[in-house]
Amino acid sequence: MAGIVVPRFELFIDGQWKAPIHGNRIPVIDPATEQIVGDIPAGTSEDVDVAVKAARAAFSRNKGQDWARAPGKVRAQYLRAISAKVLERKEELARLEALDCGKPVDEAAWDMDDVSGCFEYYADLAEALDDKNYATLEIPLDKFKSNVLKEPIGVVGLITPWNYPLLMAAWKVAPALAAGCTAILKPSELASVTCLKFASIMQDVGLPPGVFNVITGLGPTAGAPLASHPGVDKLAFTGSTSTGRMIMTAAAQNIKPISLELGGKSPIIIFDDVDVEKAVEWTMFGAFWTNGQICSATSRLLLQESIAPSFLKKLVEWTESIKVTHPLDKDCRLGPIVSEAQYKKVLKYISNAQAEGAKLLCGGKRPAHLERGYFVSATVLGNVTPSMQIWKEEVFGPVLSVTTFNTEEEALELANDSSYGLAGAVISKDTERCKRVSEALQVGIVWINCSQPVFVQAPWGGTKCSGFGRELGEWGLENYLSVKQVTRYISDDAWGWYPPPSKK
Ligand SMILES: NC(=O)C1=CN([C@@H]2O[C@H](COP(=O)(O)OP(=O)(O)OC[C@H]3O[C@@H](n4cnc5c(N)ncnc54)[C@H](O)[C@@H]3O)[C@@H](O)[C@H]2O)C=CC1
Ligand SMILES: N=C(N)NCCCC(=O)O
Ligand code: NA
Repeated sequence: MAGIVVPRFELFIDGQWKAPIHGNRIPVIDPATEQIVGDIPAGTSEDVDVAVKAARAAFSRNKGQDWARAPGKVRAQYLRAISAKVLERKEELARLEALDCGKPVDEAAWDMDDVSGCFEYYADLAEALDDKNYATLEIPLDKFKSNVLKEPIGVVGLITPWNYPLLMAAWKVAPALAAGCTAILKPSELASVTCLKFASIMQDVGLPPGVFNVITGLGPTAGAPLASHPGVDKLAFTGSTSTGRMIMTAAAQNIKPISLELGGKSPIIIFDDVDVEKAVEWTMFGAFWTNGQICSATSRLLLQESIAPSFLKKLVEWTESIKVTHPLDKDCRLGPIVSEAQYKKVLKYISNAQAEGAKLLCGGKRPAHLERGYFVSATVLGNVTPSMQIWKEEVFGPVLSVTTFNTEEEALELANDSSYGLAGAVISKDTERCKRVSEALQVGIVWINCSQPVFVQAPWGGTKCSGFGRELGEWGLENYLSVKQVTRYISDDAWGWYPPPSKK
């Protein structure tokens, strides 16, 4: 793509750029053109080991005074500087992100605002930590005093996906650094460029060496050694359920805490009292934003029977008008799938669905005006039944499956009949009904009269096979803090449990 060059980076370890010990690199592919546009270093277990040592040294350097035990106020200054630099480089970061993962550049620019906002938010929380620490507990014996100390958990391993490459990293890095942890980030091999670029921001703001490290590389050869490294005190992961299972298994060997944000197959329930135009647009946004590659995508549409025909007509008409182009083109609203493998997987899901009896209402293939690239037009599949693969499994592409219901009870039963439990949306003018539905959905995130907007203040995470633990908000910070009680005996009296030995 004219005007954008992917910079060449090495691994970022201990505040320096280091070539991977084995010297290998992984190509960066522009999914819109299928061309190689750069490469990233392929780290391995040896590099992970060096990074973990650097992070450990940074954690305890100068008895922790430089970072882990520094006042939250001090760490907040770095976080604010990072936030400002991200904004300053927003355009370049957004363009690199769009090129690398295929999301429309306007969406990538939005992500960069969110990245910046996330660092700003956790800067506030880092400052607030100073006052909250040593909170005194109410205890029933006045001979004792008990306080709660919150300490950084230690060295953390952060493994992230390709759909929001820098944002998913920010959701982990910002609270980890706010807490006083030191971190090793392993971004997805399918989109690592902005995370490497981000490391240069860490250098520019003068972050103490070793506090933040980036090891790029493949899952099995760079991610797995990080997940199983005994020198890592906590793991945070966003990605597929199957990889999440492997990470949990690795963490179990070392008894390390983890947070897992995994896949989803989230429902959007639309009742017959809605304003159809508005409901159709939220339905599209919930399924096609970020090319449909969102863990929380509301990719199962449950439509109340009475409005189904008119709703679907509008939905298909509008969906067919979505602008599909190179993600760096102006006003692009749907870009390519991230990689060839994912592209093939998405097409396979669509053909399987048709073979099982689903009806292709629109999309289903690369649009005619594009000769190459991993593009799949926004796809709507009607006549989907709960036993079909397309209703049960996460596609991770712009594919919406539709079914209908008659009663609220029926809608909830269909919505909750899933192995996943990340998010759900309900659209209706009846506020009481929306409240009932939000309470009945077995998920971690509910949207009422919208789908997908995320606020850094609100907890993010799921139930069932969508994982556990919550990112963002104050919950996001707690992930990286360890809680210690300090209980003091403050009485002058002897304890007096054992009678003193009798003096002969
Ligand atoms: N919940 C979410 O946000 C995401 C869900 N997915 C789902 O996963 C499917 C496959 O995408 P992938 O890129 O293969 O996701 P993945 O779950 O394999 O990749 C996520 C991260 O885990 C790393 N990883 C892979 N194997 C690992 C291992 N054994 N140990 C440690 N780290 C490992 C990867 O390198 C990457 O950094 C998608 O089609 C989608 O259904 C993918 C990305 C994000
Ligand atoms: N930025 C927004 N709105 N959503 C991010 C969703 C992240 C995910 O797929 O895990
Ligand atoms: Na890429």
